[in-house]
Amino acid sequence: MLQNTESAAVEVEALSKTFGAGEPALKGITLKIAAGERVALLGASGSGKSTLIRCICGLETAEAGSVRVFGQTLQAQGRIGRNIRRLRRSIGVIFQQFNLVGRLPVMTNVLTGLAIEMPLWRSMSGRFTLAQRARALDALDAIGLAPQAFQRASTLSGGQQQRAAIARVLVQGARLLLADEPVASLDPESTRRVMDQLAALNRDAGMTLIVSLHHVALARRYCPRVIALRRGELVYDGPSSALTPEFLRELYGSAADELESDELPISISQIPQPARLETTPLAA
Ligand SMILES: Nc1ncnc2c1ncn2[C@@H]1O[C@H](COP(=O)(O)OP(=O)(O)OP(=O)(O)O)[C@@H](O)[C@H]1O
Repeated sequence: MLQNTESAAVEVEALSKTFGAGEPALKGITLKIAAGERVALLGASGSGKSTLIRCICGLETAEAGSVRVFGQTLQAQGRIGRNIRRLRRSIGVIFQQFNLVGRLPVMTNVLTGLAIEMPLWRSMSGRFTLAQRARALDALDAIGLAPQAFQRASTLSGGQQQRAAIARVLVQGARLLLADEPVASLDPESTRRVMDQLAALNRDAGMTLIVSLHHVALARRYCPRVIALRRGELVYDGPSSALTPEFLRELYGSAADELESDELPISISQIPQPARLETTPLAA
């Protein structure tokens, strides 16, 4: 468990968020995640996982509480911190819906991971250096997509698109990766590959990983620690191994079925080790 602020990748303190006049989406969430941890964010639909992730990367402001990333204030009491631009460079985000530009080549999509550290005009005009292109190609190679580098992103399968999104985070050189239901719309084989590659980013490149999932089976298999939400409240923070079906039922009642349904026939031993991934940020 975390001992001091220096080793914290993420510190969330009493974070509350309400959209309009509805029920609060987050109710006083407090948590700490150490650098290098691999954490699953678990919860039924509408429990607040996406809202928490969006608050941690600054896409959403909460009306109360604070978020610190690598010791710096990202937001506090509804205000985004002054260092947000610099902080965002260190945060990679992957969404369920890939967020690639379909008409652009895969390579160009991956290169946009560098846009955050370049002048807008240069990234918009596609003026990437040879070194940057080589780095993007390396990232695509590491995740097995080099042959598709010059295809339009829209021609890739869902799993391939998600892996291209992972390559983009690699090129960005992020230190914290937030993945918001990255496998929710993928078939079991693609789910395995994407989860393996996320795990490799954590294991080999030392990226802190927070991944929101619907399936407790995936959380157990890939993440030593689980943070579980229910209707905006943090109801569990501890080892994933402790999430037995009985305990889940205690936490979630009948909603446990949504999380427990184990329709992902995952056998890690059948899967080749993912390529070693590295994240050296590029000089622009
Ligand atoms: N932009 C928004 N405007 C209004 N309400 C929102 C908005 N985003 C989220 N909510 C509400 O906040 C609550 C939490 O939603 P959130 O998307 O964070 O949950 P989730 O656990 O990620 O759900 P899912 O697994 O279905 O994606 C829900 O009641 C949702 O309707």
